Formats: sequence, structure tokens, C-alpha cells
Amino acid sequence: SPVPLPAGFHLSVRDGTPYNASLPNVTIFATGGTIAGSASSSDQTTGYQAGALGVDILIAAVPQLWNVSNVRGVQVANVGSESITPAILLNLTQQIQAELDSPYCQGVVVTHGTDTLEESAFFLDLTVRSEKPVVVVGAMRPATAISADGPINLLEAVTLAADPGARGRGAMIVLNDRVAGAFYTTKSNANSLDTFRSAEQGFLGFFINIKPKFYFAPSLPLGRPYFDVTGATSLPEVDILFGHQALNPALASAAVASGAKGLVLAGMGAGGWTDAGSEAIEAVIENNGTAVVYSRRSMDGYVEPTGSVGYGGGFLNPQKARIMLQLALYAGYETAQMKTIFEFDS
Ligand SMILES: NC(=O)C[C@H](N)C(=O)O
Repeated sequence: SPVPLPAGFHLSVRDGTPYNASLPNVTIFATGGTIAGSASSSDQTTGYQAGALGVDILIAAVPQLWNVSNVRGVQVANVGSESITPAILLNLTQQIQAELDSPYCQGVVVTHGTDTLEESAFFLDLTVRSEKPVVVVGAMRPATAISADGPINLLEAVTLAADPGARGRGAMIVLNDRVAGAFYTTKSNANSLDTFRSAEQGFLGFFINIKPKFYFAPSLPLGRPYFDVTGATSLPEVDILFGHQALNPALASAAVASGAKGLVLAGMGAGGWTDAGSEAIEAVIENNGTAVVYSRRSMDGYVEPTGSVGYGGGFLNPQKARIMLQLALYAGYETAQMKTIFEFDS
């Protein structure tokens, strides 16, 4: 059923949604996830259907949104975040760019499953060119759960996107009363509400009474590249190989044979790979020109280039190095540019 219009609102000439001329306009792009999840009972917090509820239902559940902004919902997808594809990401970033280029929009929010939220947020950080806030938000409990965290997270995300102090900070992630920069933030716990961590680089701020409080003036990660994908329809395939004892060296050539143009190695320690594995990697680079980034399975740290082939993944974890490599291959980066973006050479 339609949301009743709060006092003082009238219908926007733009698209017929409630509109208050004294408030900023924020567009919510919904992609699914637990924040849109529905379970059969209020005590069920696993095994529910992610991406079950539409964006209008998410908005209707939080009438406080109308106190801080005029919100408009756009349904981009409605899936668990394990099913987000390059096609969805390209569609999402192209729609966001067009929206932020419009003078009517002051900021955008993306609702997303938390499992791969860091990948999409990082992708948007690298592909949206705007001073206006891009805020990615999820939830750890489905919308039907007792004490669901989605509604407050959504309200904080929209409040952040509407806040002029949020400009010029790149894509941000909101969960559990914290503001995190997309570049360095990762999911650290499968179940906890406090799952997102920003490691040594730290959070950007937190929320008090739903209002964002920043620790620092606006700044961006050093050397963060921008990739123009406004005309892209697909991205090159990049696969991740996970390092462990008794590694099967044949996996590298198998990945390349099935279409990978790039490989990210989630190596041991600071990016270590077995001798037989390294020989296999050198062979695929030599035979196929495959781009290889050495990253790490360790939670945090910096990975230097290993030997004469491939690139060191720098501070990027494997899933972020994969996104970066897809974009760099799409953009046709040469060796020197690859080294700059991955190894933070200046
Ligand atoms: N908390 C969540 O959103 C997890 C969910 N499986 C997803 O990523 O879509």
C-alpha cells in the first residue's frame, strides 16, 4: 500500500514521489541482500531468502527518511550479493553516474548484501566521478527479524548521503553506526552486526543520534585511480586462486584455459606461493600474456611484487585486487600503470 504523505509534502513534478523543496534529494538504488531479506519467523537469522523485498517496502518501513531527504527508490536487482555480476555493477555505476550528474540529486545510497558489499563499494569508488556522496549499506539481520538492523542502517545511510560534510570522500560503507571508506573496508565476521573493519586505515566516522560525526576532513586514498566505464558492456574475467599447503599448480592454467584474462593469487603470508605454483604462473604469463597480481590470504598487510613477473597487490585484499585488475584490463593499462595502481608507486 502507498506510504501516506507526511504534512508539508507534495508530489514531485519530476517523478511523482513525495517532495519537500527544503530537503536534499537522495536516490536509493536497491540490489537485494539481507537488508531486503525475508524469513518465516522473527527469530530466524540464517537460511532466509536474501533479496525478497522491493525497495518501496524498504523505504516504507522507515518513515523517518522523509525528515532528512526526498527519497526515490530504483530497483536495480534483488539478489543475494553472491549473485552480483559485472553486468549488474556496470548498470549500477552507469545509473549512479547519470543520477549524480543531475543537479536534482544530492547523493545516492545503494542497498546491498554484505557478503560481497566491499567489492561493489570498491567498484563504485573507482568508477563514479562525483563529489557527491555514494553510500553503500547492508544489514546482518533480515527485515523480518526481531531487532532488524536494516531500518536504522538505511536511515543512517540516507542521512549521510544528504549531509554536505559527506562530499568528496569517495564511496562509503555504513553498518552498525559506523562510516567506513570503501577502499579499505572488508567484511570480517560471517554473523556479527559489527562485521565491517577498516583495518589500519581506520573508519571515517560514526553516527550519534543518527547524524554522522567525521574524524577527519574529506580525503581520498592515496593514488586511487578512476576508470571510465560509462560505455562498458562487459569486463574481462579475472579469477582468484587461494594459496595453501600442497597447492595444485595446474589450477593456474585451468583458469586461463577457461577464459581468465587475469589472475589474483591469494598467497600465503605476504603473498607467498609454492615453487611449483610460481613456475606454473610464469608459464601462463609467458604463454598467454595473463596479468597476475600477488595478493594475500592474510587478513591485512602489504604485498610487494614477487620476483620478475606479475604485480604486487599492495594493500588490496584478493577480492578488491580482482575488481581493480578487471578495470585495469578493461582500460588497457600497460605495465607501468599497473605498477602504479597496485604497488602505490608514485
Ligand atoms: N548479510 C547479508 O546481506 C548476507 C547475504 N547473504 C548477502 O550478501 O546477500
